[in-house]
Amino acid sequence: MPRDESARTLVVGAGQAGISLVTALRELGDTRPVVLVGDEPEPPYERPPLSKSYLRGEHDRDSLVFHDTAWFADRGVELVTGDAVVAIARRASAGSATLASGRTVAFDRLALTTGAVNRALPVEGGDLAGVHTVRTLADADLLAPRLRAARAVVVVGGGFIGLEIAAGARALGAAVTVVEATGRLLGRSASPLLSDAVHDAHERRGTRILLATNPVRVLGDDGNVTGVELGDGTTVPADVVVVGIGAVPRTELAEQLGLLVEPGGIVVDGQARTSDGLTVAAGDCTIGPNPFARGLPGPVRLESVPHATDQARAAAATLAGHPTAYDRVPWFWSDQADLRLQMAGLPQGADQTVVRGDVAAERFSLLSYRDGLLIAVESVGAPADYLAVKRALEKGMTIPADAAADSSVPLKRLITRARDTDPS
Ligand SMILES: NC(=O)c1ccc[n+]([C@@H]2O[C@H](COP(=O)([O-])OP(=O)(O)OC[C@H]3O[C@@H](n4cnc5c(N)ncnc54)[C@H](O)[C@@H]3O)[C@@H](O)[C@H]2O)c1
Repeated sequence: MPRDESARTLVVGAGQAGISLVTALRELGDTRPVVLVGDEPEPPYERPPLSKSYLRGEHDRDSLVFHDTAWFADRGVELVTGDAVVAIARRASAGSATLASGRTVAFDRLALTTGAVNRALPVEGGDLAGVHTVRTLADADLLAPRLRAARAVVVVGGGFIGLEIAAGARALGAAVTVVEATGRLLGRSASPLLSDAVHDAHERRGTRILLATNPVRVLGDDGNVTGVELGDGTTVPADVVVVGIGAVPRTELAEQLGLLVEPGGIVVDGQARTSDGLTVAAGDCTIGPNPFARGLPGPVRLESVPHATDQARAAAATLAGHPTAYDRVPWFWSDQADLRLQMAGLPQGADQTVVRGDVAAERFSLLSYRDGLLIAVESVGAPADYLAVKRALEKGMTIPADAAADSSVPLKRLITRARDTDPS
């Protein structure tokens, strides 16, 4: 290993993308020293349970942590926790970062895996005790005991965070109201048919859903939340308010480095390279090309664990000197109490949707097509359908729309070459 302190790889951000990138570097045989800096006090840990089972007390903290300290030491990785890179500059392979603690880290290779921060509710009372958001373990530790004791919960935002927490709070016995600003749930990521099905499923479990409205004020008494006031003047009582209104990519360091940044994130290419051609970036902080985003103009921002992991692998390969294209099929999952959503591909831009299975029975799949070709699946309680479509997309294959609705035939038997059905 080089002794030169500056011949180090600096990875800024110790979330899913950061730990995946470091792991991939070592799997690729890259042995150069790495410094991995995270601003949270914990070593890298799994975030998905935080809005699900962790809130119900089904995990202890330690079980979420990916690796113990020996794992890092054995791999020549210095893990710095509870500290943040606050200033950074690089000129070709000579770079230097200053941490909040005052320490300086010299580096020759740099990866930004800085993630995103949750948006705060921009209204009066948004900072009262009892108003929560969930992104970090510390956030979940604050919310979990309050949620278990809550009688009435208002969830602001009908996205993934909001619906996962709403389902959990409902299962714990609270009266739950979801307040969503737009006309449908999961509007950023799901097809309208899935939005409707998820809406009905939550209502069947006793959750109240208010669409096309948003809080104008959070009400409190003696510093504690008592409810929210909506745009139409009505109030919804609550002893806990959970805010899940989206996340903003952390791009400050990329901006300091003069890298190309758009409102959606740090702009990367298909090999996770930023605009300087040297620095790589991966995960929630990035926006980039995706071959499966057929119906979306321009680069896309994907916010999911599979994306962070796969893009981080591409970033590691680029750093290690043998770039490979990041061209994995996007996939997602969301557990909303006993409802399991699985999605592969991106349904935006679909011009046809095939419904397969029984929507009311919560066992169905929605297959999205564009110009006659399969582009995505959204499944509820139908894992075999989800897997079949994911495999088809991975292989560049399709499933004919006219045959897909017949749920007596397994989808995997219908996979065919795209050109066999291409209308052109
Ligand atoms: N299963 C998963 O993949 C999963 C689970 C949890 C969180 N996450 C990620 O965590 C991040 C945050 O999740 P999220 O659910 O907050 O984001 P999101 O963007 O998925 O959903 C936010 C929702 O809030 C609504 N909204 C915005 N402002 C509002 C307002 N003032 N009042 C009411 N509604 C408002 C939006 O219309 C949108 O429906 C995202 O990156 C998300 O992808 C992913």
